[in-house]
Amino acid sequence: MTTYAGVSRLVGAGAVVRLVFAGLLGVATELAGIGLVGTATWMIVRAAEQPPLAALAVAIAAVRAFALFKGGLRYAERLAGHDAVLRVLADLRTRVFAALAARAPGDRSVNVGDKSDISGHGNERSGRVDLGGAAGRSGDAPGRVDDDGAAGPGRGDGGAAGSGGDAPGRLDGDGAAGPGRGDGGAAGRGRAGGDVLSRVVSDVDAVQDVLLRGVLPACVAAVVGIGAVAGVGAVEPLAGAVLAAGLLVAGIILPWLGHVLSRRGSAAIAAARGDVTASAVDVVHGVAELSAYGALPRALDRAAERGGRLARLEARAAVVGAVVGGVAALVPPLLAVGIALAVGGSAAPVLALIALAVGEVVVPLASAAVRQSELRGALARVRALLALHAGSPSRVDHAVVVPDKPGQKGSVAAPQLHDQRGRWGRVRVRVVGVSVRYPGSAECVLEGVDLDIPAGRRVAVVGSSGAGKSTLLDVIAGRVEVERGAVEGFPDGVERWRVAGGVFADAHVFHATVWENVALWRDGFDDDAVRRALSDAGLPEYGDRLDDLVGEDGAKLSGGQRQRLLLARALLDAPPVLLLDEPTEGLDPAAADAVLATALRAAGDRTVVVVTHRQADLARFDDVVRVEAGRLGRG
Ligand SMILES: Nc1ncnc2c1ncn2[C@@H]1O[C@H](COP(=O)(O)OP(=O)(O)OP(=O)(O)O)[C@@H](O)[C@H]1O
Repeated sequence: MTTYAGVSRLVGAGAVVRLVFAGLLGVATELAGIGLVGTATWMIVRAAEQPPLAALAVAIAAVRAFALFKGGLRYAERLAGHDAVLRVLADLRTRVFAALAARAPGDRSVNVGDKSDISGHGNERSGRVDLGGAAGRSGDAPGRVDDDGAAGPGRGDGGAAGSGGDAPGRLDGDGAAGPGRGDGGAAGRGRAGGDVLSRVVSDVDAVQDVLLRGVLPACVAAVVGIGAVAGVGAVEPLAGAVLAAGLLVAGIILPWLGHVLSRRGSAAIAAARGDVTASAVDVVHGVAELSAYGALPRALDRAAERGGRLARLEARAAVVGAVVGGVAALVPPLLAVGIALAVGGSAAPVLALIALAVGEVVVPLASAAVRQSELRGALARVRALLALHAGSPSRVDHAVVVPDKPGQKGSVAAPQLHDQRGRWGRVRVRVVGVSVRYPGSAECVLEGVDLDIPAGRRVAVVGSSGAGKSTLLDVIAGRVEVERGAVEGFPDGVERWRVAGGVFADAHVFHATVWENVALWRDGFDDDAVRRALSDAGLPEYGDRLDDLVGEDGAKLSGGQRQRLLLARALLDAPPVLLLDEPTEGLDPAAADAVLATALRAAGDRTVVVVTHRQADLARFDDVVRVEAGRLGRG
C-alpha cells in the first residue's frame, strides 16, 4: 500500500535491518503459537483414543516448548520492534527538527504552520508542505481533489477551507476542501494553522503507529499466512484452499475495504482536528480581543461547532472500524468450521484450530487499515517536510511577505465607516474619581482620575512609559475593574464593548487571514467593507490580499503592518467611542502622520481617545491629557 511505500522513505537502512529482525521474531512468535495450538489439539484428539503415555510424550514436550517459546519470543519481538521503531523516531525527530531549523525563523517565506505556504503530499514537486490537514483556498472554482481528499465548492457550506497558492479550492494531502467562507466546518477564508507544533509532533509520532501497528503486523501476517496455507495445503489441499480464501478475505479484502471506506473520513477528520486546534488556539490567545469586539460568542460557537463536527466524523470512523473489524473477527471461526466440514477424519480438528490461530494473526489488519488511513496524511506531511530540507525544490507558491510600504499619504480613498455599532449616537464619556489597582500590586496605577470627554471630542493621551495611559483606555472600555469611582455616559443596558472599543495594548493578531483578522468573524461585512477598513487604516495594498495568512500573532507582518491591521479591525465597525492605543506604532513619521489623519477622518464625529508618544500627533487633537504616575494633567 502507498502508506507503506511512503514509510520506507522515512526509515534508514540500519532501521530496516532492525525492523526485519523484529518481523522475523514476530513470525517465529506466531508460528510458535500456531504450533502450540496444532500440537495441543492433536494431543487432545489422540488422547481420546487412550494411547500409551509414551505415544504422547513428544507432543507433551512440544506443547511445553511451544508455550515457552511463544512467551519468550513475544517478549523479544516487542523489545526488538519497539527498539527499532524508537530509533527510527529519534532519527526522524532529529531530521524534522533540522528541517524546521533550516527554515525558521530566518526564512519568513516558509511557515510550517501555514497552509498557504505548505501544502500536502503529492505536492513535493512544488516544495509545499501542509502540516495542517486542510487546504483549499476560497475561490469560485471547484476544488481539486487529490487521491484521498474531499473537495467542495469554493464557496458554500461544510468542509474545511484553507488557503492555497495556485489552485482555488484545491486539496492536498489529507485535507478536505470546502467553502472559502461559509457556515459549515470551515471558518471563513483560509484557515489558521492551529497549534502547528503539536501537529508536527503528532505527525512524526504517527510513524510509530504505522510501523508497529501497520507495517510489522502486515508483514508478519503475510509470511505466516503464506506459510500456513502452504503447510495446511500440503496436508490437505482443500483445507489449504479454504484457509487461503479466508485469509484473503480477512487479510486483504476487508483491510482494503476499511481503507477505502475510511479514506475520505480520515481526510475530513484530519482537517476537522486542525480546525478544532485552530479554534482552541484562537479562543485562548485571543479571548481579550474577541471579548472586546463582542466576537467571543461567535468564536465559541464556531469552536463548539467544529468540535461537534470532529466528534461526528470520529464516531462515523469508529463505526467503520467496528464494522470492518467485526466482520474480520468472524472469519477465523468461520474458517475453522469450514475446514472442519470440508475435511474429514482426525486431521479436521487440528487443521480447523490451526486455521483459527492463523486467522487471529490476520484479523487485526482490518481495523489497523482504518487507522492507517488517518496516519497516511501525517506521513505525507513529514515526508514533504523532509523533502524540503533535503534540497528539493522549495518554491513557495504563496508567500505573504511583502515589503513594508507604509506611506499611503494622499492615496487613501475618502473614508467611510460602517455604522453598525454607531447606532447609540454620540457619546460623552465621564471618568469620575477612578482609581485602579492591579491585583497583587501595592500601588494604584491610576489614582482619583477625573476626565470629561464631550461627545465627538478627540483626545490625545500622553505620558511617560508605564504612567497608566493604556490602563486609562482600559478603564473607559470597561476592560479593568476600578477600585473606586466610575465611568459614566454610556447608554443603559448596552454592553460596553459595543460603545467603546478599538486598538488596545494587548491586541492579538490571529493566525488567520487578513480578512478574518479584520472582520473577526463578525457578521455583516463583505470584502468591500474590509477593503475600506484596510484602506482607512493605511493598508490598502492588502485589499487584494484578503486571503493571505498573516502568521502567528502577525509574524509575517512588519510591526507597522501589524498595527495597521489592528487599526483596520477597529475601523471596520467603529463604536461611538473609539479608543486607539498607539495606532501608528512602528511606522515612520510620514506614514504615521498619514495613517493617523486617515483614521481620524474615518472616525467622523465619534469620540476618539488616542494614546500616543508622538509630539507631532498632538496638533490633530482637541485636547491633550497627560498621565503621570497615575494622575491626570493637561498636556
Ligand atoms: N495586567 C496588569 N497587571 C499588573 N500590572 C499591570 C498590568 N497592566 C499594566 N500594569 C502596570 O501598570 C502600570 C501602567 O501600565 P500601562 O500599560 O497603563 O502604562 P502606559 O502608560 O500605557 O505605558 P506604555 O507607554 O509603556 O505603554 C505599569 O507599571 C504596568 O507595569
